[in-house]
Amino acid sequence: MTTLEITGGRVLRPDFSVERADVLVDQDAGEILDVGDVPEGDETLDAADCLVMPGLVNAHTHAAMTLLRGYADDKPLDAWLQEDIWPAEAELTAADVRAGTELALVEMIRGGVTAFADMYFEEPAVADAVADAGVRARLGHGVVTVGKDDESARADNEESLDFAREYDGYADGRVKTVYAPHSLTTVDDALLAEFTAEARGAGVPLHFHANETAGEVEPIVESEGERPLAHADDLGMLTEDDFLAHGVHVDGEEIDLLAARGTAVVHCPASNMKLASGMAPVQRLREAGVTVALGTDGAASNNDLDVFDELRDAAMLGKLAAEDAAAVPAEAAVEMATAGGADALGFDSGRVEAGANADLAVVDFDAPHLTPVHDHVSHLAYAVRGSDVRHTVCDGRVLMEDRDLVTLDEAEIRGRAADRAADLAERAD
Ligand SMILES: N[C@@H](CCSC[C@H]1O[C@@H](n2cnc3c(=O)[nH]cnc32)[C@H](O)[C@@H]1O)C(=O)O
Ligand SMILES: [Zn+2]
Repeated sequence: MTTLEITGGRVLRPDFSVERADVLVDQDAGEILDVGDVPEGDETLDAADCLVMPGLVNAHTHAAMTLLRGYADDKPLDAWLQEDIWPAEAELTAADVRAGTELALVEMIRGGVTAFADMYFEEPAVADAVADAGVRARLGHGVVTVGKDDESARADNEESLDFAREYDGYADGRVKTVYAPHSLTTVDDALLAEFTAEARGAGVPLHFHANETAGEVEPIVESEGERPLAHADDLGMLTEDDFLAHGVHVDGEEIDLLAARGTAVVHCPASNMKLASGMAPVQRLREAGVTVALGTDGAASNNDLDVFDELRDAAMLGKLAAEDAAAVPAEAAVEMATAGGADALGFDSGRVEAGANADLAVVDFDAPHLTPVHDHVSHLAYAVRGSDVRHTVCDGRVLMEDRDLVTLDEAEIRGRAADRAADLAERAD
């Protein structure tokens, strides 16, 4: 057994207390062995002036959309997708997706993210990027059937399920998969029911967009005579292994339904603000007992993948939505970005405790914007930025040490992504 000792810092515990402690990691098993006064490790990471916390979880993104960062801004969801994003995406190749995903991974590892959920095209290329980078991920091929004939609509669904079956457990088990129908309005109902049933038979969970905009809720209420999540439930789409992105426009009954089914909601506050989609009732969801995670959504609607930014937005927007400054307090925001995300994605991560996955972010508090420290958790919620992360560890392996990436060649990846993005924009023009 090879061990890693993270030494000289403070540790954020699962109960949100902060104590002086070291962390010992079993690098072979990828697990936390001990927290506190631990035996000496084979290797050490210095954590003086730092806080060791669970690695952050970006529970809803389209990683390769980094290539479309700043490509089209200042439009509502429908127009943005149809006029700008989908035409550009029609030109995407597997090599583009690989390049864009690698750029996303550079950004996420720099910001202490150790796990993410992706829904996009060319997912085998995403899985390979994840394998090389060393992070953990829940991946799914996104299905859209609007505008497609029956045969290609079916083929898109099949591709999603085939990918999920084939890649579950990939990258030494760090990759898990989902069936990923884009949303209730962009995938044909009959196919949705059929493939959801097939996914259940194969033990594959679901990840989809739901109740993101008011404009997406109305047509479902009109055609089905019930709210979108009641309809999703009829289609068998809500179980405790599933997670849906957004959940902005949900009513009280839908919140209760989510709580009863155990389906998690991935809140994406920056995307919801930027596309003016609305304010998710995060405080009410949490009070009802729904697992709430956080996602950046794609870099084209955010426009970065900094989960610290996201958790601050979640706290701020949650207060505004509830018209209550006590809503979504600091602890809740940090919890959603760590344990909430890990629970939504089904990873035994998100908590610094013995036996859990050794997925960790070490945050450097030696900075002017983090001085003084009255309360570490307050800083995590309201003052820390992704660039304050000093070391990132996933599955017991050091992915970033002293702000140097270990597994990825940042200069090469940035150059390649910029070239491919320029080329893509030209083709889409
Ligand atoms: N195979 C599908 C691909 C769907 S991937 C998931 C899709 O979600 C899109 N997307 C990104 N952000 C959002 C959002 O906030 N709401 C809805 N869709 C989004 C993204 O651009 C991508 O087209 C196809 O044939 O079109
Ligand atoms: Zn999305």
